Amino acid sequence: MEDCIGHDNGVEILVEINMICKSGPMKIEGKVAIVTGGGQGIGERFCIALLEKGANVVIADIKTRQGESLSKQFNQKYGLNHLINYTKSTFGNVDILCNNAGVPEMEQWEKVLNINLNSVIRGTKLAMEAMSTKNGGRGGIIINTASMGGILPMPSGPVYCASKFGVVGFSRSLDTCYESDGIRVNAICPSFAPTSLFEASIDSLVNANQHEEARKMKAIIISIDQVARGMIQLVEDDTKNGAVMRITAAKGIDYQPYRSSKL
Ligand SMILES: NC(=O)C1=CN([C@@H]2O[C@H](COP(=O)(O)OP(=O)(O)OC[C@H]3O[C@@H](n4cnc5c(N)ncnc54)[C@H](O)[C@@H]3O)[C@@H](O)[C@H]2O)C=CC1
Ligand SMILES: CCCCC/C=C\C=C\C(=O)C/C=C\C/C=C\CCCC(=O)O
Repeated sequence: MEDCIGHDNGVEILVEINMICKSGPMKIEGKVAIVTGGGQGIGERFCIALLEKGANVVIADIKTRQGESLSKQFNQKYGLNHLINYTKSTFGNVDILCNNAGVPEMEQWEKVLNINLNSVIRGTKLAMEAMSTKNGGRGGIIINTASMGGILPMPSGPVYCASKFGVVGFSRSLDTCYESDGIRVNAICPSFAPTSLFEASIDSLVNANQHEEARKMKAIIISIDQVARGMIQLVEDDTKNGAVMRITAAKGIDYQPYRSSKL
């Protein structure tokens, strides 16, 4: 089954929704989670962390073969009895949405904004309709993967940085939805983590002779496990609605201080 979470210059980016996995008991047990960009990297680790807590996880990724192969592995490991394709009706039951899919800085800068920001907004709006207690839903949590580049400037990736500042501002602005709709919204801001996206960016810096920049990035690397731990912390802790979580080599998991957003 295909659905669309992004547009690239008017061309729809079709996302194959690969599977639903089921696993054993815990606090998040039985909840339905959707992880965009769940086919590899941080998203894959999010899926594993949620499965280990007993959630049912839908992987939404444009790399469908990756998603299918992962779903097979997960099904073996976590004891899935059956495979259920994602449908709009499944979305009706969603409890946790991780808007995580993203791309690095590239020449087609509109694509960066479309995937990194517009798709987060679109996904959030769709999930909110389905989750809202106002519409008879049971509430939920939306975690938007931003970046430390959503808090600090990134001279080597200005459009990427703008997209992530957008995700942070958008997520923070929805902190009133908990009271009105029963939906918590958070942004999670990892520093550099060893994934394909990161490696590709290091390669382009090296190719552009920006060795010093590449060296600095590699020196402050965090693990994708840390990012997944942060995500689980946000899902389980209902006192952190609206907060912007940082994950850095220097301080581990903490929160970005902001003055109150209330007028
Ligand atoms: N790796 C890093 O250093 C950091 C990454 N991030 C963010 O974390 C998120 C995940 O990135 P990584 O795991 O590092 O990258 P990755 O490249 O390893 O994984 C990204 C996944 O998103 C998927 N994807 C891309 N466009 C899509 C679309 N239109 N629809 C559905 N899926 C799509 C890709 O197929 C891929 O499986 C991104 O939003 C990224 O900006 C944030 C901070 C640091
Ligand atoms: C060259 C542009 C690369 C863009 C994509 C590659 C990797 C993405 C990583 C991020 O999302 C950015 C993470 C951090 C950048 C911002 C500040 C770095 C300092 C953070 C710290 O104190 O650890």
